[in-house]
Amino acid sequence: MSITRLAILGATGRMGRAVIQAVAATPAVTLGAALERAGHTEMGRDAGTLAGVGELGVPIAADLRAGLDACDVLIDFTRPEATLSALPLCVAAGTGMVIGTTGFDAAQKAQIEAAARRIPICLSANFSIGVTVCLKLLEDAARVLGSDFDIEIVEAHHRHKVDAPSGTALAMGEAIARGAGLRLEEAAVYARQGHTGPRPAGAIGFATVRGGDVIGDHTVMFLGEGERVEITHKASSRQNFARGAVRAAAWIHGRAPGLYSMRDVLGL
Ligand SMILES: NC(=O)C1=CN([C@@H]2O[C@H](COP(=O)(O)OP(=O)(O)OC[C@H]3O[C@@H](n4cnc5c(N)ncnc54)[C@H](OP(=O)(O)O)[C@@H]3O)[C@@H](O)[C@H]2O)C=CC1
Ligand SMILES: O=C(O)C1=N[C@H](C(=O)O)C[C@H](O)C1
Repeated sequence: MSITRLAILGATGRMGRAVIQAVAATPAVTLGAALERAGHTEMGRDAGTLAGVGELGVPIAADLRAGLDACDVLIDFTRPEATLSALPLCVAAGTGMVIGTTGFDAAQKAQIEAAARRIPICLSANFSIGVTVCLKLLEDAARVLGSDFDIEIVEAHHRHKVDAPSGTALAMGEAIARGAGLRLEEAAVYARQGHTGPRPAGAIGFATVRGGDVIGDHTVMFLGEGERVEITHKASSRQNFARGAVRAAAWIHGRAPGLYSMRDVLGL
């Protein structure tokens, strides 16, 4: 069994720490580097100690180029600007990426797609197995129910989350649009206020809740005449996302350049 050496960008964040814990619990991978931006308050501290899994001998560092030399795959859970500045360095080093960051706009996604022509990149707004299965279920449900049922997506997250709707809600919207034969750009309704008029046919509505320590809840409602189907996923631990990201990293190690998703990793 070959060992995959991982670097984590955003190592001290909520997901960075969860990924370090998942790495420590996974025999097939090892931590090569733990990265943060220069001047970070935790610079130099041991990444394992910081994540509560005991000393790993990997200090929090700022030199991404040196970090890439010490790893096979970079796992990124940061913000879009940080992901985009890591892209050219990963391309230059020929290092694959697992991107969990959300909140990219269309131009930023195009930059990721361009980099994926040179290196393997696994991009997923949600690395949990449960959500990945839900995406498949939603696409299938929308194919059958899409024209007769109104579709609404409701998501809730903790008070620290900075992007809305969540990347997962948008991925669910994309899966539903694909299944229903719609274009999300045309069907999405992101806000309602005042005299909205009746609901347009074929709309996909989004609603966002922010507060407390909610890790990530998503419900899709298919609302018909006299019946309603709801598909819900609730995360109760960030380990689901972290284990999935580590699994994706081991999966893309040595793979051909391309843009992959967690659905590819799970063969869905
Ligand atoms: N795909 C998935 O399964 C999941 C995706 N996410 C996504 O992952 C991302 C991170 O979430 P979370 O861990 O909760 O966020 P945190 O805010 O806890 O962590 C973000 C980390 O990224 C660093 N960072 C932020 N901006 C920059 C920058 N410009 N350059 C370098 N480093 C930067 C932060 O450092 P600093 O402290 O200096 O700001 C911090 O260490 C979000 O986009 C979130 O939506 C979250 C959970 C699951
Ligand atoms: O910011 C978070 O916390 C999460 N973000 C991801 C998203 O935007 O979908 C995934 C998960 O729901 C947690």
